Amino acid sequence: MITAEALTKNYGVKRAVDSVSFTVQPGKVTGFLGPNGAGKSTTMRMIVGLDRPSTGTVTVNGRKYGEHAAPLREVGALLEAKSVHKSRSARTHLRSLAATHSIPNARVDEVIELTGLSAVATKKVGGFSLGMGQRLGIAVALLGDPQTLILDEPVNGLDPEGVQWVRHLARQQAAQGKTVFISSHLMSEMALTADHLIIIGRGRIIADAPIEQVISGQNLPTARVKTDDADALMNALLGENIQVTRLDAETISVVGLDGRTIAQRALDHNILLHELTPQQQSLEEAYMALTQNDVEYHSSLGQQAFAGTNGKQA
Ligand SMILES: Nc1ncnc2c1ncn2[C@@H]1O[C@H](COP(=O)(O)OP(=O)(O)OP(=O)(O)O)[C@@H](O)[C@H]1O
Repeated sequence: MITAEALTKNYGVKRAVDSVSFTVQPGKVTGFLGPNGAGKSTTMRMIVGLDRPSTGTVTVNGRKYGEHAAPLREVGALLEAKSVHKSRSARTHLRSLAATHSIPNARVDEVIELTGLSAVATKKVGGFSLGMGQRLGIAVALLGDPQTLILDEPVNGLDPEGVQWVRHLARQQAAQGKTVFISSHLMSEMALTADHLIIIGRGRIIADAPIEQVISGQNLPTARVKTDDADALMNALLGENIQVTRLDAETISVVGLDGRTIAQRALDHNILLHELTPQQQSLEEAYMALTQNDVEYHSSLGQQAFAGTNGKQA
């Protein structure tokens, strides 16, 4: 279990993490979501002692990371920008880490096999692709067969097979009773992987709940609409707390308006609808609604074109 209490990190005048308190429970996959710069990596780095909290505490199974006798066996972490000797092979890198924790070489071979690195185990790490580097990072995280796994953007750079593999790995580890904490920007993938979500925005917790509750908690009416004049319909539907997303040339998704209101607005603007289907809100839509006031880095294109929406354009 990971326990954060009033955890805060300041970088100069910038407060990256602002008094967050949460627990990450064993036996579940907990997704850690938030816009760019929200504080996810900083929080994860504090969990494994790579950053010192300005105030507050974070522990893993009741102890600070550095207080564990064999941290690799307790917590496995994939974090950005791991330092790796580029001239070493993947196997040598893993063996040297294993040696510091009295982990047998047989376990190194096991994680190489598990992470699909067998064919490149003797190749120099410096020549690895982004995806192979991610697999090696995950191999390092798994090396000590830790009770707690922390993965920062693990599917970054992975091919579809790799993405699916990370999902199965996370589910499998949680099923074994382990604590699994994963950050990601891939909502569709998170929806398939996580049991519980912690959402952070501008350093503060916005939501901490089971995934179904995060989705239904927004409880906003959602519909998919087809029309020959999607641009005109999008303009007709714009408004506060309404998200309009272009799905293809003639299809848009609307969150925040019921079917009758959408039909009435279309009628008022003389726009023909040829399909209007109520939808179950997706995690992505719930996430966009939750974080819309906490996004620090907007694209100017999205803002100008569809202020108040999540503005995906054809
Ligand atoms: N070493 C640092 N020095 C100064 N500011 C930092 C440092 N590390 C992070 N920050 C700032 O702290 C804030 C949180 O950054 P962090 O990397 O934790 O966000 P994140 O949620 O992981 O973002 P992303 O999704 O883009 O990876 C950002 O505003 C970032 O610019």
